[in-house]
Amino acid sequence: MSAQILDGKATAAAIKSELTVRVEALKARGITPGLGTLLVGDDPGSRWYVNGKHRDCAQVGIASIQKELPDTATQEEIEAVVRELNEDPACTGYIVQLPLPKGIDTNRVLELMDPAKDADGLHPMSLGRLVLGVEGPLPCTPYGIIQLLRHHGVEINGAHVVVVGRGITVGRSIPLLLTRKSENATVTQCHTGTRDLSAQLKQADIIVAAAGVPHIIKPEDVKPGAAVLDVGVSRDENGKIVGDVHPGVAEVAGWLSPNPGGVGPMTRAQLLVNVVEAAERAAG
Ligand SMILES: Nc1nc2c(c(=O)[nH]1)N[C@@H](CN(C=O)c1ccc(C(=O)N[C@@H](CCC(=O)O)C(=O)O)cc1)CN2
Repeated sequence: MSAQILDGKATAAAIKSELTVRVEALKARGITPGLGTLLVGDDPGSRWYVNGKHRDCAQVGIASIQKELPDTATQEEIEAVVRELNEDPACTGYIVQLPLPKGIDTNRVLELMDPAKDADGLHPMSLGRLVLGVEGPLPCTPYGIIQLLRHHGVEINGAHVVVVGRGITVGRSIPLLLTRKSENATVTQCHTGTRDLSAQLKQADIIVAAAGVPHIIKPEDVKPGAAVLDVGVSRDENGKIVGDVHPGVAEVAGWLSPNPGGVGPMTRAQLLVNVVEAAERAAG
């Protein structure tokens, strides 16, 4: 294996250790940041992610508020819990774990959230702020990826980044972050309608693979030395994670994020950053 590892676990640990100091400073002012989560249904993956978020909170001193509804919950029942979290002074930031069950209007739920408590950076107001270049919470996985690249010294400025996927949590928003002046990358966004994905990938200095299609990124499509971020999470018949990146890419890439252990821990670390920043903003 020639690629160097983009170590999400170690980078997230460093971010969490810095956050502990900021949480202590808030507590010294009488403010305890609190993360709320709303989990609807009993998808084991979603439950694992939500539990992980609360374990992280305990590590850095953030309080936890856990709300759950069965997968039979109606739109109105979900919206009622969102209103509760909006009103709860102990909850300084919260997330609605996605995906929501079929038949639920996700956009309506997200729009109902108090934008000042949006810990995911997925509220329309937060995404609008990102488009306008106004400060606000940043989407967790996209910003986690940027932090991971920065931490390892991978040059983003001037890089050609090919993003594969256009989902709400990653693909749709990461080009907005990467093309800011502070990152200064050139981005090509690919998706299921892209005619020749292989030709696009071959041009990339950095590949963000967020298609959710196992091994869609093949070694022969990667420019030698490129940085490859494996965001996709599919499961094999034994429940083991299968990423979007073929294992053979490790022989060609210059940098590779493991999966698990790469982008996932960074998503969780960025969520904590957003909760602490929301508490800091609320405290003035
Ligand atoms: N409201 C949101 N919902 C979802 C988001 C999101 O950012 N906000 N993203 C994904 C799931 N996700 C966060 O919720 C998430 C995914 C993966 C990980 C993680 O730490 N993964 C571990 C491996 C976990 C395993 O073994 O299954 C890793 O990569 O090392 C954390 C959070 C969809 N929903």
